[in-house]
Amino acid sequence: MSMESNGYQSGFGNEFASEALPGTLPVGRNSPQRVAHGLYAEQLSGTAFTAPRAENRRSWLYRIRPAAMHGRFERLEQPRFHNDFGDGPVSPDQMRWDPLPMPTAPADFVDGLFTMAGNGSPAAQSGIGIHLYAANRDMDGRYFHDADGELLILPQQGRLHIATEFGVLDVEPQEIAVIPRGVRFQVKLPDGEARGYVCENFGALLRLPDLGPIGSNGLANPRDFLTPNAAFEDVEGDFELVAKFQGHLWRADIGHSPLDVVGWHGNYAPCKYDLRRFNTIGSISFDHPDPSIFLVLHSPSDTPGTSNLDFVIFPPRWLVAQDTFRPPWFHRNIASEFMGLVHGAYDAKAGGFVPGGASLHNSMTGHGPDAATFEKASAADLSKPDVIIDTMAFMFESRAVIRPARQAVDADHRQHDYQACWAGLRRHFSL
Ligand SMILES: O=C(O)Cc1cc(O)ccc1O
Ligand SMILES: [Fe+2]
Repeated sequence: MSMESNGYQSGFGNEFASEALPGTLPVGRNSPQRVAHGLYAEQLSGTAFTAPRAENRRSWLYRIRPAAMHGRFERLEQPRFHNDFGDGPVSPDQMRWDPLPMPTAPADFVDGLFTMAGNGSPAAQSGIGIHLYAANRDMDGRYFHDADGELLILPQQGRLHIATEFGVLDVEPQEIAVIPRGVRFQVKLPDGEARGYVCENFGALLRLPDLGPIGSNGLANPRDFLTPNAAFEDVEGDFELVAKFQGHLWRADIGHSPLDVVGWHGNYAPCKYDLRRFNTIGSISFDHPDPSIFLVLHSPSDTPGTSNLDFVIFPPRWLVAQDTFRPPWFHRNIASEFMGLVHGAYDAKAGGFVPGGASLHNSMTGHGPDAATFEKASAADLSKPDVIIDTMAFMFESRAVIRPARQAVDADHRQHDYQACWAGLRRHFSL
C-alpha cells in the first residue's frame, strides 16, 4: 500500500494551508478545544519560537494521533550512515569516486545510506553531512525522521515516492526534494532500484538567495517549488519508527502510521523542485563567472555571504563568451567543494566524472579542467556559440573543510588515480 499524491501547492516557504478532509483546519485559531474529525493539534517548530518573523518557520498539524505515541527508542546499527567526520589529519588531496555500487542484499532508503563526508555537527547546529544512497527495496512498515538536519535529496537513478506527514513528493532524477528536520517520511522506489545524493544540513534552513543586481526574477524562481497537499494514511500494524538523533540511528516500535496528518497549515513543510526549471544566467560578453551565479538554495552562516552550505547546479546552457576560456577555470577556493553528477557529462571533465560519481576539492586545493578539456577549450572556435546539453552536475559548497569519512577514503569505488587527470597538462611557457 502506498499513500497517493494529492497534488502540490506552489511557492517557497509560503504560509501554506491544506486539508485532505474538508473542514479539518480550524478557522481563526490553531488549537481549538476540540479539533474537527476528532483530530489532535500539534505544532512542529523548525526555528526558535522567537526567531525573527522573516526566518520563523513552523507548521500546525492536525492528526489522528500525536507524534509522542510510540515505543521506547533503542539504538539501531547502520554503521555506514553517520556524522563521524573525525578530528584528526585530513588529506588536502583532490578525491574522486565512481558511483556507489547498488546493494547486493535487500536495502531500503535508510539501509542504503552511505556517508561520504561532512563538517560541523548536529550538536553545533552547523555544518553538513554528505551521503549517497543506493537502495533496492521500499521502506516497508518503516518510517524515518532526521532530527539532526533538513535533508536535501537528489535522485540520480530511479524515482522516489516520498510519503511524508505533509503529503507526498514524487521525485525523479533532475528534481530535488527538501525534507525539513524532524518530518517523518517513508520512501518507496517505483523503479525498484534507486541511487542518489543527500545533503544533511545541520545549520540554518535552506533558503533562496537574494538576487542583488539580477533583479526580481531568475535563478530558481519561487513558484517552481512545490509543497504537497495534505494526504494521510490511517493504518495500524507492527511498524518501526527510525530516528536519526545526534549522529546515530535509533528505532522504536510504533503501532500506527505516523503519516496520519489530515490537514496542516504553516511555512515549515517539505518541497520539491525541478532543476530543469532553473533560469541559468551567465556571461554574454567575456569570462566564465564565479559559480555562485548557479546558486539554487543556501544555508547562511553567521558571516554574511559566507555559507554553511551553497547548493549550486551546472545545468544545460549556452557558452558564448568571447576571448574566453569557456569551461570552469583552474582555481583554489577558501570554501570546500563536493560535487556530484546527476545526468550526462560535466564541462570541466572529459572523462572519469560519471553520473552517480562524486568529487571533493577541499579548501585551497588546486583543481580545474582536466588536460583533455583544457586542450580542447584552448583551441575552440569562439566565433560560434557552444551549447551544453545533457548535463546536470551540482556542488555542495561549504565554508568549512569537508572531511571525507573513513569509509569513503578507503572505498573500493574511490579513484586513486584521480590526480592523473591533470598530469597531461603540457608546459606551454615560452619567453
Ligand atoms: O568544477 C568545479 O570546481 C566547480 C566550479 C565550476 C565553475 O563553473 C566555476 C568554479 C568552480 O569551482
Ligand atoms: Fe571548483
